[in-house]
Amino acid sequence: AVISTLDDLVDKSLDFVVIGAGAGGGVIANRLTENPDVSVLLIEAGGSNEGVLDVAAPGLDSFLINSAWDWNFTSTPQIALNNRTLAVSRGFILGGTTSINQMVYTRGSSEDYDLWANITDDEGWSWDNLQKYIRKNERFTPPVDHHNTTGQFDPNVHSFDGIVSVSLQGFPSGIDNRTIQTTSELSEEFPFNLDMNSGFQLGIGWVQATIGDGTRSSSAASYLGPSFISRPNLHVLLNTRVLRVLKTDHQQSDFRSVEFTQDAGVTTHTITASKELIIAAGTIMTPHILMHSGIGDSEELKSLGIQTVHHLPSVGKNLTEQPIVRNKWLVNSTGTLETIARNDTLLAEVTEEWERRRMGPIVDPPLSFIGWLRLPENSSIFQQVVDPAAGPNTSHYELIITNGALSHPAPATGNFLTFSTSVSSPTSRGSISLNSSNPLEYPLINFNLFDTAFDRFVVREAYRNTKKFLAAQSWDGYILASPTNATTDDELDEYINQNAATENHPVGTAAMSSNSAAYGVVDPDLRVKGLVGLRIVDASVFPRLPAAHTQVPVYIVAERAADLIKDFWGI
Ligand SMILES: Cc1cc2nc3c(=O)[nH]c(=O)nc-3n(C[C@H](O)[C@H](O)[C@H](O)COP(=O)(O)OP(=O)(O)OC[C@H]3O[C@@H](n4cnc5c(N)ncnc54)[C@H](O)[C@@H]3O)c2cc1C
Repeated sequence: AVISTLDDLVDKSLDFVVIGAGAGGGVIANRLTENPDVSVLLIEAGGSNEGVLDVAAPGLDSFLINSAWDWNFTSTPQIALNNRTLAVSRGFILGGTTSINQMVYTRGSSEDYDLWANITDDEGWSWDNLQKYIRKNERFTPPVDHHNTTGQFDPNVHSFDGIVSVSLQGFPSGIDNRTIQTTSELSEEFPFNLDMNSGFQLGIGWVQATIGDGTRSSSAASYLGPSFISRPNLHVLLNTRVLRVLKTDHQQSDFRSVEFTQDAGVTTHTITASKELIIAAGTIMTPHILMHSGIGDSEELKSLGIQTVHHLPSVGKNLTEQPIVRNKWLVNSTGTLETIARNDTLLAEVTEEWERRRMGPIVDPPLSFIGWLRLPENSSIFQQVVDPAAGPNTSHYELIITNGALSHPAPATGNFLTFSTSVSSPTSRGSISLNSSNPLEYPLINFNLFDTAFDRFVVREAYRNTKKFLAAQSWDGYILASPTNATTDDELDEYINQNAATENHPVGTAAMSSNSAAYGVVDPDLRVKGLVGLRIVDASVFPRLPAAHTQVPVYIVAERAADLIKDFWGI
């Protein structure tokens, strides 16, 4: 149940304390409390998701960016992008970033997970061995308009009895036919893929999204839904910021205590788990909490006046993100989302339709199709670098095809096809570091985007390929103007420098590695290396970024982590 303060807890002896109620934390809190004898305290910095319209209605998702439900971080100036700083969104609400994300359901390629198994020396992380966790997570449901979905997904690779609802588009978008036609017209270069979640991701296919009954299925709505959050052995403390994890009494390496505040640091409180502390604060805040606790690179900590308790130099390193350019093509149509975005009456009407019947254009996020594609094998870049994709069936770049945008502020004029291009297997690495010894201050987030020639090459080629895609006959008469006149590498680079952003998929800052590796933050069982009682379960543990949107990989990791914890404690 939700509690307001620790005083609400009659029995303060807790088996587990989980920090952060996002994708990872929601799964752990749910699975551990399946056993009524196990008690869990879940601490979340943000507030409740109950009754927040923009969270629940999938098509209103872009209104959540920079809202009260967003941590609203900002990156450091990105050298390769004319020193621009970038907005960094993360969910500040029950459900974490799954309550504010775009809901796209992608697992990545089978090779992504087989690479994890390889890196960690643990076959448990391989695609085949993770299937049972994929199935525990997913509950495929029919789209709200009940259209015939034959040929839009492969039921054989989906689960119909998991927890998070997943569905296909429930309201047709004006570009569906043109997109599908292009995949047959240009089938060599842009093949149709019936189901990008089968393990073989390459090609273009229909978007699957974490939606049920036209409503967002976040970790708050699913794993922490009413029947679970009301469990007497699950205690959820909202609006509570964790500052540090602490050594438990005299035990040198035993970290099972947590320090938190509910009044911006005016008063602090401490609670100790009898079994484990699980940090699930996400890629940005997990290393932040570790470093403020004295767990990190001793030289870096010393320079900030933080006493090192455990020297672990990989904390905060290996930050990996997918850079994206949202290319807007002016189109000859009024049937795009901009028409709704700039007309308050129309927006009120579609919102009312959603509230009354769960129908209409906002039952879906704005994306209709996604493509996962590779550079040709003879690309000149491969003379300089080894192919960084997890394998020959894993993409280098992603295309996201959207029938305009329902955003604030809406463009004053014009209707658009947003055809985003992003690097799905990026090779640049950045870091999370501290600005000061005050745990209430935000960390420094340096993605180091486009540090490598490979990432830049990919995003240029991806843009050039969108032009080929839109030159297909199916788009005749539809496109009025391109987002840029740039054609040469230099011109494209300037366009990229002015327009690239992050895809909001940062991972890897507390990466897992094999037991014998000299680098890494957690072992293959997600325990912090060299410590007792402390585990990490969120996107920060990814050793490599899968060619995917990241919520499903976190769910998969967390489902396995729950079993690892249960096995370890025999519960
Ligand atoms: C705008 C946007 C769109 C996205 N779209 C998609 C998409 O379409 N598909 C997809 O797969 N992925 C998407 N993602 C990414 C995906 O949602 C994340 O990868 C995923 O939610 C990460 O899970 P996590 O458990 O690591 O962290 P989170 O879900 O972020 O959870 C971390 C939780 O910890 C809490 N927390 C942090 N610090 C503290 C602290 N000190 N004390 C207490 N609590 C704390 C946070 O408030 C948060 O609730 C998107 C992300 C964004 C921002």
